[in-house]
Amino acid sequence: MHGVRRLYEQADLSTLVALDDIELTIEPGTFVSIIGPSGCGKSTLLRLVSGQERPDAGTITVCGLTPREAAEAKAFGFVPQSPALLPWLSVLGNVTLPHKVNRQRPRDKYDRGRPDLEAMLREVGLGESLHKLPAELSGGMKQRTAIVRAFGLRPDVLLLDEPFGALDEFTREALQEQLLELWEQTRATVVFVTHSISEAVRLSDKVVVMAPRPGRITDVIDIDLPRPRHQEIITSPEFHAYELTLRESLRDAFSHSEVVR
Ligand SMILES: Nc1ncnc2c1ncn2[C@@H]1O[C@H](COP(=O)(O)OP(=O)(O)OP(=O)(O)O)[C@@H](O)[C@H]1O
Repeated sequence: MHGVRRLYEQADLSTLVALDDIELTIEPGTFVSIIGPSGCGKSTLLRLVSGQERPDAGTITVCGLTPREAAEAKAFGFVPQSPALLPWLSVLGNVTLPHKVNRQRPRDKYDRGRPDLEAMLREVGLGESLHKLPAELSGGMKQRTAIVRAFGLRPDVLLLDEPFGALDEFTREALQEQLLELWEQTRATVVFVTHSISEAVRLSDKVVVMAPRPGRITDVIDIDLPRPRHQEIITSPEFHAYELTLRESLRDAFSHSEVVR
């Protein structure tokens, strides 16, 4: 992303600078988290990257394509905060549906062999629940289903907008572990929005810190911890040091935010 700016007109006809002068390069196959106060433009950034919205200035390139071209080429997977599962389909039905739809597209990359979706569901602990309907699942189980559905499509870029925000701490930690295992198998490029400092440190190669009004990047922190990162890592001194660094950076992001209209 180069010099990216996004403006929104507000109800009182003033202009809100949702994103200003965003410079960001994400290396293919890396895991990047975005963290910052509410309203700093995290979701807006995801919408621009995925081509759902266009920037008012600047350029965005995804795997050498414009975001719209990348979306056309089905480069993206998306996991929202609350998983949008079809209520009349089972866990397995929800995960396999996109593949059935994509069978209509002969030149589609998904025709080059389908991943073993049942095995992926078993891997994240849904082996007993393959035929359950979404209404019969806990929040964590729904989110596991949504994550397998997204990874199963083998996206080049997986965008996750605070997917674990509504979950309790222990479920969250279990899902972080499963997300990392799936990611290490597929090595998609991941952009992960979170409000959690420890989650950002545990998961990421790089954490992008943002501040609001105007929405902007205030810091980029490389997390140089060994992988695989199992649960025990969160008690290590190195992990705590990164948490402290990120906390300080976020404190700055909050204190420097200003109202610009
Ligand atoms: N369609 C829109 N029209 C007008 N304003 C918008 C629109 N979408 C977002 N905004 C504003 O742009 C700013 C950035 O919003 P965005 O949702 O990207 O922030 P965020 O960092 O994802 O917030 P949160 O952490 O609360 O989800 C906010 O002030 C929001 O009110």
